Amino acid sequence: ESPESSAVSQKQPTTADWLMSQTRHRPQVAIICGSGLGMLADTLKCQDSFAYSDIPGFPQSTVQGHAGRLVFGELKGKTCVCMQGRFHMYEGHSLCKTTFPVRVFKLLGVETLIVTNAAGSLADSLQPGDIMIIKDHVNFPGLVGLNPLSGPNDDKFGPRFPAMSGCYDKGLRCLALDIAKQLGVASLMQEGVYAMVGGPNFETIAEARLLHRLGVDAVGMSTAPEVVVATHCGLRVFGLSLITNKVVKSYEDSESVNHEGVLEVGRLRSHTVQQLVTELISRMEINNNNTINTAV
Ligand SMILES: O=P(O)(O)O[C@@H]1C[C@H](O)[C@@H](CO)O1
Ligand code: HPA
Repeated sequence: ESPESSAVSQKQPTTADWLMSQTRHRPQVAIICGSGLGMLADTLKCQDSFAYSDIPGFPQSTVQGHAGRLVFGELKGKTCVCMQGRFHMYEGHSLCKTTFPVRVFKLLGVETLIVTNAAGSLADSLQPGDIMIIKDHVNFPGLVGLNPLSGPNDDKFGPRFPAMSGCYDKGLRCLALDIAKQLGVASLMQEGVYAMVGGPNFETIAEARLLHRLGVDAVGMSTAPEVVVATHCGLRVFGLSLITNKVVKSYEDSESVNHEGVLEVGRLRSHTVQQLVTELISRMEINNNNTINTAV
């Protein structure tokens, strides 16, 4: 992956420069929308939007429920950029491509990254429609060396061996729980551990039982690589999993999960997720000193 990661990282400044020449927005917050959660972009005011296919260097979305648009705009006094559609490893993208936008966001001056995803629940306390605040993750591809930071380290972005403890900001997690109470949706929300698996197939029953025993609360096919790259370059991260299904853990259970059902729960909960993210952005503090010098 090294030659490719170098080629990909050379494109990021070009992409960032192109975007800055096309929009006057200078985002402080970036949002990555999970499956069925693209409506988060609709809340942005004074929008400038770009199809991924029109942005130099940008990968393309191939998954239903991921529109493939980058939307800039204002939300409650903060400038935001929103990815309507993310990139997954199972689409055939290398990990440095799936995380390409995160470094572009850093180059645009973004300070805080909000990641959202659709996930299946393993914890008995999490039901479809619930919203899990991600407290920590298990990056299964990362544990076996499939890591977007593999290859030569780009010291401009961060250190060779970045710490990942505390990668989901505690202050933002507390703020989100507070907001949930205010909005009257606290009963839908709890913190938990997200695990990324490679996909695209959903889990076997034996895999589901294994994940449950390991202490995983929700499982999905994204997010962890984005968070690794964001933490490496010093972005503050907040993550939400919308629980779209229970992962089947019993051989007696005849139900099975499908992507349509995942998207449907996204549609049903879109308003609540939107309210939470809007309030969080409104109430978060921004430092505004997050630019890095890429002129070597
Ligand atoms: O982009 P996310 O992680 O929300 O997408 C989840 C995982 C798969 O891509 C898909 C399965 O329905 O939804
Ligand atoms: N497993 C993996 N990814 C998912 C699931 C699941 O059950 N639901 C939504 N994304």
